Amino acid sequence: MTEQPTVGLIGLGTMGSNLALNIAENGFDIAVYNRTVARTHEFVEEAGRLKDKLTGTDTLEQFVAALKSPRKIILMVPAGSIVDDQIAALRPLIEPEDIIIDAGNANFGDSNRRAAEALEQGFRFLGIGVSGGEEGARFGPSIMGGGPRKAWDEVAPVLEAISAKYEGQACATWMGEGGAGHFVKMVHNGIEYADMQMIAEVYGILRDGMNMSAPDIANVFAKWNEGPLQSYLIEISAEVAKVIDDKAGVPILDIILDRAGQKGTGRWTAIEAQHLGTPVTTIEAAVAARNISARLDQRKSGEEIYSAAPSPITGDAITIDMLENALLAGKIACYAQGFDMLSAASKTYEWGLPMPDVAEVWREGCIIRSAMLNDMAEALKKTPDANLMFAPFFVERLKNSHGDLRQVVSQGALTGNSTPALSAGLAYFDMMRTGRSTANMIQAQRDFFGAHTFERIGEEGAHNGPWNGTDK
Ligand SMILES: NC(=O)C1=CN([C@@H]2O[C@H](COP(=O)(O)OP(=O)(O)OC[C@H]3O[C@@H](n4cnc5c(N)ncnc54)[C@H](OP(=O)(O)O)[C@@H]3O)[C@@H](O)[C@H]2O)C=CC1
Ligand SMILES: O=C(CO)[C@H](O)[C@H](O)COP(=O)(O)O
Repeated sequence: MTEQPTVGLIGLGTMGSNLALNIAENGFDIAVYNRTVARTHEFVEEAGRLKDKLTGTDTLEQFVAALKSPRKIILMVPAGSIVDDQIAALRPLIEPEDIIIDAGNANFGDSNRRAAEALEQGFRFLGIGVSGGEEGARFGPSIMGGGPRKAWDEVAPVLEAISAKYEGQACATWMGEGGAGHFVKMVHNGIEYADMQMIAEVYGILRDGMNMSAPDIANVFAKWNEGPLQSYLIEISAEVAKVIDDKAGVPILDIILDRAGQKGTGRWTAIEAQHLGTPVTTIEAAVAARNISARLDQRKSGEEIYSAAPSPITGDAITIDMLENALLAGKIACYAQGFDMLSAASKTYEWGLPMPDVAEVWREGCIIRSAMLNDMAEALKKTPDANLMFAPFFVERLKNSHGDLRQVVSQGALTGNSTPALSAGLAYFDMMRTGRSTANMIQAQRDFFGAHTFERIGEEGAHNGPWNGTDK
């Protein structure tokens, strides 16, 4: 029997429709509303056995009236001004105890602002990051919550029920006040960009450097997915590499245009990392690689002038096992950067982010889920704010793999098979184990042209050099 629901969802697109079905599947009655009314009717009609749990509504007024207070209203619409417009339209209709939950990929700054506005205007607001794509939304996403703890606790029974489970533990966690949940989701996506880029780089070496066909590459990825690289992204890379296009009769990868799209969360991560002063060089390289991929005409002109960059890698300069190890080392560097950024943001924004919980919430449901995340959670439980590259488990892994990363990056450079994210990971690893860096030269230059001062080794205070004949 249908009860008057307290949960409602606006935006029956890819994510919203699947999330609504997931909520209904878990026993919650739910009211739904969509801008295009025909979509609402179609959605409810097609819900089959879950139809009785759904209340389709044609107007926002009907939608709000269909819900019992305290209402839990989930927005699953594109990020940005659309979310503000939707909140503005709901505001006159809702009551102070009601909770508006933005579950899209919002910028965390917007979520901070909306949380503050909600307080001023007398309603409650949560910003939650949801990851897992279409399938995750339907069968169990990873959920990263942000906003008032009490509001989260009221919504948690629904979110925990619909979330992915890792060994029975719900992948739905409150990360902190304001935009904390969306910040964690943003870094998740930044890592997603770097993880995908590093896999694409290895794919490039297999394809162009080692002349392997897509189905053979699929077999390599499938095998790796049984080892320490086990992850959703490696799994789907194997899946896509083995598919043959019906129309062309060749591997579908070979007819997909090499121009990557992006909605912006990777770029936000890179920009925010710069604000925080945290190095996320693998993520920056991945964002730049997508931007370069978009310059198709320029790349073609470059190829005409200089000839194509990728050339075969001779002999056994690189083996499949080396590539596996290189990806492992690059991945550790990438995650070390991502968690370092979260740690810095936690301090700057005074969120108190639960670092091990972040790793735990990513173990299932989300796009970057992987076997390694459980090991990261264990390492972060011991030293939540330490660089993951220095945790004993990963020290062992890196000691056994960084040599292969170096070999792959150097052979890639020598043969024109570019590896920007893997190279960035290697440089980060090397710089983070260099006690005496070259920044002394930067300091001398800064002091020379701008009297910016420098520190002397073993001495307190700021000093100037005797540049231009004067000891300033
Ligand atoms: N797709 C994915 O894998 C993931 C997406 N997300 C995020 O989830 C959110 C939704 O994405 P997704 O489901 O893929 O998007 P879709 O494009 O599939 O759906 C968008 C939904 O928003 C509605 N909508 C669009 N514009 C407006 C508007 N101006 N006013 C009111 N409603 C509007 C659409 O209604 P209508 O039918 O009328 O067009 C539709 O219901 C985004 O923030 C996205 O970044 C998060 C994780 C994964
Ligand atoms: O949030 C997601 C998964 O966690 C989405 O898949 C993400 O929007 C994809 O980003 P982009 O379009 O920029 O590649």
